[in-house]
Amino acid sequence: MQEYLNALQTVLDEGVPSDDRTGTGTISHFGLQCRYDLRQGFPLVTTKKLHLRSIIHELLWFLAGDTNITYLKDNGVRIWDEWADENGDLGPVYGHQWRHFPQVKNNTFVGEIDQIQTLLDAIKTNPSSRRHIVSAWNPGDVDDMALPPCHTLWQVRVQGDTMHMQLYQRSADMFLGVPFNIASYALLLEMLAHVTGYKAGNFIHTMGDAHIYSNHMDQVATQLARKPHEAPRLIINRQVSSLFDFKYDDFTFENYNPDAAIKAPVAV
Ligand SMILES: Nc1nc(=O)c2c([nH]1)NC[C@@H]1CN(c3ccc(C(=O)N[C@@H](CCC(=O)O)C(=O)O)cc3)CN21
Ligand SMILES: O=c1ccn([C@H]2C[C@H](O)[C@@H](COP(=O)(O)O)O2)c(=O)[nH]1
Repeated sequence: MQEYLNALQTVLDEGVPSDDRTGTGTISHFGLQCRYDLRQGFPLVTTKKLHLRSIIHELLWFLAGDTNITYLKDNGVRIWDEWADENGDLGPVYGHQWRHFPQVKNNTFVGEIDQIQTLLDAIKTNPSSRRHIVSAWNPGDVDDMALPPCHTLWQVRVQGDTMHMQLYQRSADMFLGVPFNIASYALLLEMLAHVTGYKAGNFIHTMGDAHIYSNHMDQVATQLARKPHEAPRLIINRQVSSLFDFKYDDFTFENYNPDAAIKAPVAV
């Protein structure tokens, strides 16, 4: 995961001090891209221990179209707690837009678009398409979301027997959020490739505002002083035919030997 550590270093070296919504303050570098080749191993940060449980359950929760944190809480995942209302709702965030994107024609609501099913169908019928896109950014709904989507839009590209993916992330918390985001999208690419019969290739992570919060500086220094370990391998334990049938226990990360976790406060 040298690629991720290099990106952290770039933000440190080239970032400029910036105000931000949370009042914490950041150094921010606008426009950054990393490329992870999943054929070389699974891109889990090894210079601190990641809470894989949160990453896997959050992705299954997005794919289920869920936007209430009850499922996450029931599974010991707390990363969305600060943003939920008293009923556990986050508004029409990722899960809603991925599975139930409102379709409007002639200014009238005509139904919902299941962007994930549409993507799966299109990969089958028209693999070489350059239009395999899923968008979580819905301008009409942004005001009703607890947090407007950070991982905003992603594209899948099939080339030969290999499937690649690129994510555009508008805002990237380099220390806390980004290791989760890389793992989550790499896992999504592996799952998509598995159910459609392709090999998983590159995950390209394009970031808009890539920032380090002012209260993460010591943690970043600790992390950059560590040497990355060998990349783990993802094992999918059974043949799954529908993307929506994956369960938490279907995934094993072999050879994941990270350094100790590094605690950091999340900016709300
Ligand atoms: N400032 C900020 N950064 C984020 O990364 C972020 C948000 N806000 N808001 C929405 C989601 C929630 N995400 C989060 C929230 C918390 C952690 C976090 O505290 N991670 C710790 C422990 C995680 C755990 O126990 O599951 C870590 O060490 O990685 C990570 C991602 C990503 N997002
Ligand atoms: O998946 C995620 C979700 C959130 N973030 C970070 C990026 C920012 O630090 C905050 C969001 O604040 P905005 O003011 O809405 O940009 O959350 C992330 O890195 N990854």
